Amino acid sequence: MSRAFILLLDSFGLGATPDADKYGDAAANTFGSIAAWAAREGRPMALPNLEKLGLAAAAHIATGKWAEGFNVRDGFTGAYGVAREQSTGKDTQSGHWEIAGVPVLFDWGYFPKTVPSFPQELTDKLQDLGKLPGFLGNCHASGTTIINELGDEHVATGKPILYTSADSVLQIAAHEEHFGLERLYEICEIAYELVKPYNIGRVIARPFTGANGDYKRTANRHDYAVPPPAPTLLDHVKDAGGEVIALGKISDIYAAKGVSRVLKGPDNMALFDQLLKAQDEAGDKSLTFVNFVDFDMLFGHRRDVQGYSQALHELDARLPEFIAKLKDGDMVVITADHGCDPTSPGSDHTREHIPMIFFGPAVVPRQLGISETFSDIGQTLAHHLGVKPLSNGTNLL
Ligand SMILES: O=P(O)(O)O[C@H]1O[C@H](CO)[C@@H](O)[C@H]1O
Ligand SMILES: [Mn+2]
Ligand SMILES: [Mn+2]
Repeated sequence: MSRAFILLLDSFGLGATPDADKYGDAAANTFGSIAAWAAREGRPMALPNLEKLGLAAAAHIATGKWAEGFNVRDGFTGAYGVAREQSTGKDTQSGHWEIAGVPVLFDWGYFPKTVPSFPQELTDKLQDLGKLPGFLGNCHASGTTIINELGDEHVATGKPILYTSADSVLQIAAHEEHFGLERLYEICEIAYELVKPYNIGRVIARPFTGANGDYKRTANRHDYAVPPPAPTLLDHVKDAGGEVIALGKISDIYAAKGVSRVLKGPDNMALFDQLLKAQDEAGDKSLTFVNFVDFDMLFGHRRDVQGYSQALHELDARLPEFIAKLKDGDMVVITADHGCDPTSPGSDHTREHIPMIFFGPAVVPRQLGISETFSDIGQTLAHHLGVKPLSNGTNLL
């Protein structure tokens, strides 16, 4: 029996790649910056389980430096390395698809950092088809900031808040009760069709609630993502008769392609519980794929260093539960999709190496070095599962 598990820590980069300067990210290092911050605070990080698997050693491959507070130099139990991205984007879809064997070799469309950010032809059509009184925002923004800036006006006028980021996204925020959740979803479905000529990766519904300048997003976010342009590891596993268990936002990211079953959870720890459940249920040739989104959504984009650090400690503390239940023939990889250094300026992702830490009963510990594509991860798992090889990437084990 062979099974594969991908534990993806959304935005957990291990240091800038050689091309990071093109993205304004030459100094970015999500892991290293958090570790340095913690050491300065007098409370060095301690991630003993990740460290033993080879996390800090992988980061050392990427940067030539040891993250502060990490002192283990040998005796690692994982096969560890880092990977650089072949896709030009530093967004979630590019990262995930490339891991699964499909790098994004075309250019996504992006909306410019101007106000208005969206082409008038697009907003005119959306206003018409959605029977809307107009829009607020129409700019680059942090989602949690803009709802508090424009929430009162949105409630008073019924105009949805349109915004974007350095990613290929059009996001629409609206009040769940005043505007209505179903209406927001309908507007997003219309927008999903309208952005097609602009090559945009995702339209995201961002419902929120609250009153009088104090607004909070709800869990009813919904992503309308374009599907990957070619079959991914998920399709290869499913086509070979294996179950693909998608946890958290994985199914949305692959537009449900190649997904057999979806398990959701409101936060990282609930997703960890779901991972343990999937671990009990997954059968031969299965792929269990979890995205721990809090790192990115709650801490990376919000530039919350302490929150990011704490979330890493929480995940590390739970890893032994998962490791204790591994069976012969299980292969696990801990990885990420891009960086989001909480000490970088702005609120966007950062172009970084991602961790590639394989472990499990069948994995012989060793140093893997630097991969030139994230697809080496998917190809290694495809090989392990005995499913059709991916068209991109090299088997590492
Ligand atoms: O600031 P918020 O709304 O969280 O937006 C973030 O979430 C989007 C999708 O993950 C990214 O493109 C980034 O802009
Ligand atoms: Mn991401
Ligand atoms: Mn993000």
